[in-house]
Amino acid sequence: MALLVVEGVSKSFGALKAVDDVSFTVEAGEIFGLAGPNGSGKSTLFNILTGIPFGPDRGRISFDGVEIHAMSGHRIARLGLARSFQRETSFESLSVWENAVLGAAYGHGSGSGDDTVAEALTFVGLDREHWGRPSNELSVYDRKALMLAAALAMQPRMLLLDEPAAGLTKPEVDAFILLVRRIAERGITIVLTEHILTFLMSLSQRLLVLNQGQILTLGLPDEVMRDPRVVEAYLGSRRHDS
Ligand SMILES: Nc1ncnc2c1ncn2[C@@H]1O[C@H](COP(=O)(O)OP(=O)(O)OP(=O)(O)O)[C@@H](O)[C@H]1O
Repeated sequence: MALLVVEGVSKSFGALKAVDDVSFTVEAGEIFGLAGPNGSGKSTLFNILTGIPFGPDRGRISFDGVEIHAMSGHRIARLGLARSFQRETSFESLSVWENAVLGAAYGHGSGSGDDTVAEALTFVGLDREHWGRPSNELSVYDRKALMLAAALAMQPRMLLLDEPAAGLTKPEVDAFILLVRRIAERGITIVLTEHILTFLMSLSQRLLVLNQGQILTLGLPDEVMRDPRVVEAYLGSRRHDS
């Protein structure tokens, strides 16, 4: 059953169509990858899906049968759709524990119980000795793990991960792949975007490729990455960048 249904969503910034008439569905329990060269609209699509900081100009989105395209970000979060950000977003002067509590409160208003927060932190590998430390003392990997814990403490049904592995070393990327798989094994549906293609390919069950705001292709990761149009879109964007 489709947990997320996206129909004809668009978002423009002035004359630029950052996301242009995009439609797809994500099944419950799936790990769904979102690829595309720089500036293809991946982050804008994430923003639209979660209402943070904006929804679509046009189009419809439903999550578990509820229309969410005109909802505020916190109402969407409370329905069970959580997101992470490209930067390791945390409140730096707050402790690890306080950051996770805030995440939980965003998802549930009154806040989750301490047990939920403790379980989420332990699950991502931040054990008790980390809990009192300011988050800005953590390593890059641990700050990313904290962002995941804060999202998990919301007890989401779907988690959107925006370039979660950026800035990690190769062994850390491998550890993060295992962590994301363990999250999926909890029954949480995952949508992720990432420039590190090995990360995206090893996790995604289906892969959607955006180019200039539009869907270029959607299918099994191996097939998608062999598609000459996908190769051209990536190479073309590199030529454009250089
Ligand atoms: N707030 C904004 N105001 C104006 N233009 C924006 C804004 N956000 C994104 N854009 C533009 O929209 C287009 C899509 O950007 P977006 O960040 O969604 O792409 P992306 O695929 O996530 O890129 P990257 O992989 O580099 O993160 C780009 O041309 C970008 O410059």
